[in-house]
Amino acid sequence: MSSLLEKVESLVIRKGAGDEAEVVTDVTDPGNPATRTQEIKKVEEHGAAPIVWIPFLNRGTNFTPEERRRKRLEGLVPPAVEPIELQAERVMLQLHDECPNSLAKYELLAQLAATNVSLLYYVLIHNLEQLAPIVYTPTVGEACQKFDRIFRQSLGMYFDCFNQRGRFREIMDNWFSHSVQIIVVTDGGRILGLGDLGTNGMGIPVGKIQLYVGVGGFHPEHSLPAQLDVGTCNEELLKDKFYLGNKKKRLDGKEHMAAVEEFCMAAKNKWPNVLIQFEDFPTDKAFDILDRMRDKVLCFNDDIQGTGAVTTAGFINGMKAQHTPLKDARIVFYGAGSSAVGVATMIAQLISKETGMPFDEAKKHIYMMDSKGLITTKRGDKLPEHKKLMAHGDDVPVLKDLKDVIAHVKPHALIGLTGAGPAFKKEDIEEMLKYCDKPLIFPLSNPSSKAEITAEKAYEYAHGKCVYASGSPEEPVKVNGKTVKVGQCNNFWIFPGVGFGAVMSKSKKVTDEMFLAAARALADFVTPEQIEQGQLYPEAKDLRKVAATVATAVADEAIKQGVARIKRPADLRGFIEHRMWDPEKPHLNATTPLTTPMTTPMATPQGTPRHSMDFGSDVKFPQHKPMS
Ligand SMILES: NC(=O)C1=CN([C@@H]2O[C@H](COP(=O)(O)OP(=O)(O)OC[C@H]3O[C@@H](n4cnc5c(N)ncnc54)[C@H](O)[C@@H]3O)[C@@H](O)[C@H]2O)C=CC1
Ligand SMILES: CC(=O)C(=O)O
Ligand SMILES: [Mg+2]
Repeated sequence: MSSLLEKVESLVIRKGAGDEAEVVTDVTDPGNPATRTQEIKKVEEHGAAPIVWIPFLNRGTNFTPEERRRKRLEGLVPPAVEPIELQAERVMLQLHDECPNSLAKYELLAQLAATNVSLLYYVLIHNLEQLAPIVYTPTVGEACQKFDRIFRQSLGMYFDCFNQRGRFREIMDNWFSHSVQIIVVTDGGRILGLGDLGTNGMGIPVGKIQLYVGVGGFHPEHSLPAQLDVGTCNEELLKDKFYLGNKKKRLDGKEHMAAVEEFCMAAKNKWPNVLIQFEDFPTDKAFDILDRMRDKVLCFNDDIQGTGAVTTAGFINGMKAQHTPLKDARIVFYGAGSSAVGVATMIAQLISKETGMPFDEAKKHIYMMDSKGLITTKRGDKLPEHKKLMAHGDDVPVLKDLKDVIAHVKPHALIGLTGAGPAFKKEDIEEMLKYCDKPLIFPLSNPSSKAEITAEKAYEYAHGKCVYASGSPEEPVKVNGKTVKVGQCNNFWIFPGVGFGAVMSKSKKVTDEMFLAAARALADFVTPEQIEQGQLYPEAKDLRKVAATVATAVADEAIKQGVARIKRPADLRGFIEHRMWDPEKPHLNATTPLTTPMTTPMATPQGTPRHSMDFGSDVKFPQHKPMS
């Protein structure tokens, strides 16, 4: 089956043959609309244009002379015929020599996304370590803050929840692709640690989709960044004349949920096998949305579940580096929002599974703090549902200060997910060292300005004796005279592979077990020698390889659990890799139909899952009352 774009391409080629072109009046009068040719009128009506103006088809100077003749591109591109390597070299040269800062690099890559998609991904895939920090955190954070100022070309879809409710399905028909497999959607309510950025949040779905393609292997044509415009309570944006969304206060409660639900059901109706990733929804909505939608559409929440898996992987390796048995591990969370609760839940699941202790016992190893201090049911305030799950009771005193909490808990790991900026002080790290030789210190808030500590300070305060990773990338640091690469604990290790594995296995849902399989696969990617040296995560240059590994593990788990709708291929890894889109072969791989025949769900999973889990219904993510 050829892709829609291939069909468009052939349509454009036929039109390009000139048989329908007819000059209707005096072409020397450009001001007269009637001077336009019938063909251009058709282009305006139907959206077809010379393929050098269609970013998903354009290859610029890479078109061969034969293609230029056949596609009637002669005269539309410069005479030079260039291999994609040379085109990429030009982009990289411009990035290095002409872009004064990271935001300028972001803008250059955004321009490429709007003009030559294959080249964008060629450049990205071949320079992942260098460019992930541009299209993604930390630069994407700055880009979102200034999104309405730097805006040129829309790279996704907007759904206006004030003026278009009831019409989302119809509006989806305006998207060019009939076969969207992955959507990243936000309402802009909590963009990284930068708060409510309204429709400026669109930079996040765009960045995540670029990793879904460049890392995960989805075809660009199968991928859609989406923004729900539910308004904003950001006063600066409400006053900003360039702001691109409705200048209205955010929708809340039932109205908000109804808009999200309409979006999800419309997407499922339009693209029945699509996977929806919820991204950067505010915590007071994130859990409810996941609860409500997870059985209705194929979906997951990246901040809760993706972050859960990536941090669990680092935790597994961190405890190995310390030689701390999981049954003894104690963890302090600084922050108790969607991401922290997602991580805490998954780590408790892991401890429960690995040690055999009940989940309710395992969760006692976890101590969570919010802006009011250590979370207990006895603290005297009304806890929201998501904080109740991990709250301690009478077993802990009322403590407000991080150092006091560390002194009480004597933790092996300190995980920061507040979005509040520098908060881990020298005295906190020194306190940790009293109880643990090599404490795990994870300041995971993004972007870099919101991290709880830097690598330089953490290693300095710990005298080089800690295992460390941060949410955003950091430059290497000197530790006891040696240069050490800084690990990155970011859900970008997880979501591309989880999404690809789930979609390629035609999974009916994305289960908690699939996320745990992803976490283990990521942890196993790091060698025991690397772990011993304190390296808990792979290097960003290996993102694509890791995604293939994670996708394979996720598909494997889906097949074992009986939620996949493919038969197990003889070579599952090969099956996954073969489907990963490659910009050097733009029309191959993921666009080709799956060769493994569809089956009805298997009655019994094949074999016993390596990490089979039955946590029981009491240990799922916090349940909320359904909307009445
Ligand atoms: N590294 C990664 O892969 C990921 C990182 N994050 C980052 O995590 C951060 C938080 O995200 P969410 O959990 O969704 O946000 P959230 O707003 O739901 O949660 C923030 C939590 O931190 C607490 N908090 C805020 N200031 C505090 C302070 N000064 N002291 C103690 N507690 C404080 C709040 O009470 C709340 O419990 C963001 O910066 C985000 O970028 C989120 C997802 C993935
Ligand atoms: C990485 C990510 O998803 C966040 O900071 O929200
Ligand atoms: Mg996020």
